[in-house]
Amino acid sequence: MEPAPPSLELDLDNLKALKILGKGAMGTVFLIHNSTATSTTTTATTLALKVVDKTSVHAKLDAVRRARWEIQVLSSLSHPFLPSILGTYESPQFLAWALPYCPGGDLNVLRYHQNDRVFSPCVIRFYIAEILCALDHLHSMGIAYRDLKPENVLIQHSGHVTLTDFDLSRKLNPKTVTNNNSNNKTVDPNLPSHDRNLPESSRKHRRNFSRWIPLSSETSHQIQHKMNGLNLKKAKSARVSPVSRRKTSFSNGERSNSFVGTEEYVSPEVVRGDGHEFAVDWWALGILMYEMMYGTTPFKGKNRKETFKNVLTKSPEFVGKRSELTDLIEKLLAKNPTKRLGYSRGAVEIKEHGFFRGVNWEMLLEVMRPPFIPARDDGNVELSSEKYSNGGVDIKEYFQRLKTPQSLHPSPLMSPSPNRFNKKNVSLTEF
Ligand SMILES: Nc1ncnc2c1ncn2[C@@H]1O[C@H](COP(=O)(O)OP(=O)(O)OP(=O)(O)O)[C@@H](O)[C@H]1O
Repeated sequence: MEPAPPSLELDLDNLKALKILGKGAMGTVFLIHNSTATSTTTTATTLALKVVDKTSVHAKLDAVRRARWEIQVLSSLSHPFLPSILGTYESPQFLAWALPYCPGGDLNVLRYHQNDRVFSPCVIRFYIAEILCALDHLHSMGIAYRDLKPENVLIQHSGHVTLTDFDLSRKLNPKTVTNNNSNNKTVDPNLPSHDRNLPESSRKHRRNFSRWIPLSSETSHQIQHKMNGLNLKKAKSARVSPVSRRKTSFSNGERSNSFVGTEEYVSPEVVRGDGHEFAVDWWALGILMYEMMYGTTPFKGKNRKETFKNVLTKSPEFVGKRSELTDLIEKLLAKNPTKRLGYSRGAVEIKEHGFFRGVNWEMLLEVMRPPFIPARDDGNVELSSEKYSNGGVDIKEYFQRLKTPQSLHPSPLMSPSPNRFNKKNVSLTEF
């Protein structure tokens, strides 16, 4: 990956946060007002600034490594449905990077604004077509996203989507890139000799994903115990509980074992520890479509163990008339990744499905009109409000406060979710 140099000069001493956009396990995302002055003009832009405090307890676990990886991935992206990094900042205490601000919130928030909290098939087609293109682009770069869920799909000013949160993404070894033709498979000469004679699937298993959760032999208590010891990503919403396990041993500078994802979105092969490829993203796409259609994910159980059991054994239930939409979801939720739509030929195979009939893939941006457009003046309203007339709050002070006991109290920066959408575009229900 060739990182493109970010152009924006960031200096945390001179930046004021208008509010917190979100908090994750790794860092805090602030809304920033940035002005750049030339001799004749001053241009003001709103940015999302993700800041990781390298000295915090969380950061010490794994966050700095993840943050650097995220910056590396972001720096290599250039696609209308993926974010471009605008600038980075590093000091002994902080690592920060700026992205274009997405005023429309995420797909989960948007779904909660809908009547019945579900999207119509047309709206699903619009968003999934864009997400599919974004995933296609990532896969073409050899990157598996591995964290697709509504909370990570943000709505840009224009109403088009952008994916966020790349810290769980992973560069796949090209030979693990989907390739059905076993004759074409190459054997890595760097592999230990005992692995060279194994079938490809077993080698991947041994190298990357040793079995982690044998559901049949473990109690949920044992599983929970293991989870507690892992570097869990903190929940962003009630449902968001990504699981991340990376072995502490390294081989060739790479971590050699991983179990990642959000439990309701985790694919059977990841639960089994069988090794996984890009098809995990197609599985997650199927879960996302199901949730957009029914307002719930298909395999959610009473607890993590039951969810994983459902992922492995249960067929998704489709209420109502079957359609191209349900057919596509079913094909994406094939338990066997090699039978899953998208496994053999990637995104092309999915684009060819009847659900997308009539979609002009080359002209997606021009032809398809976004169903919901965030209110145009969202950022300006925030900027001009009295609360921020003193220029916002100091980010460094914010992190300092986090380290003191009163940080348990809600931050003054944490404002309730705004009504992000024009009334004419969205039917507003309380959420
Ligand atoms: N460009 C953006 N525009 C608007 N809001 C954003 C933007 N980027 C992130 N956010 C908000 O900040 C939240 C946290 O961002 P992000 O998921 O990147 O952080 P994280 O620390 O990696 O979280 P996680 O624990 O899931 O890894 C997002 O859910 C979203 O609400």
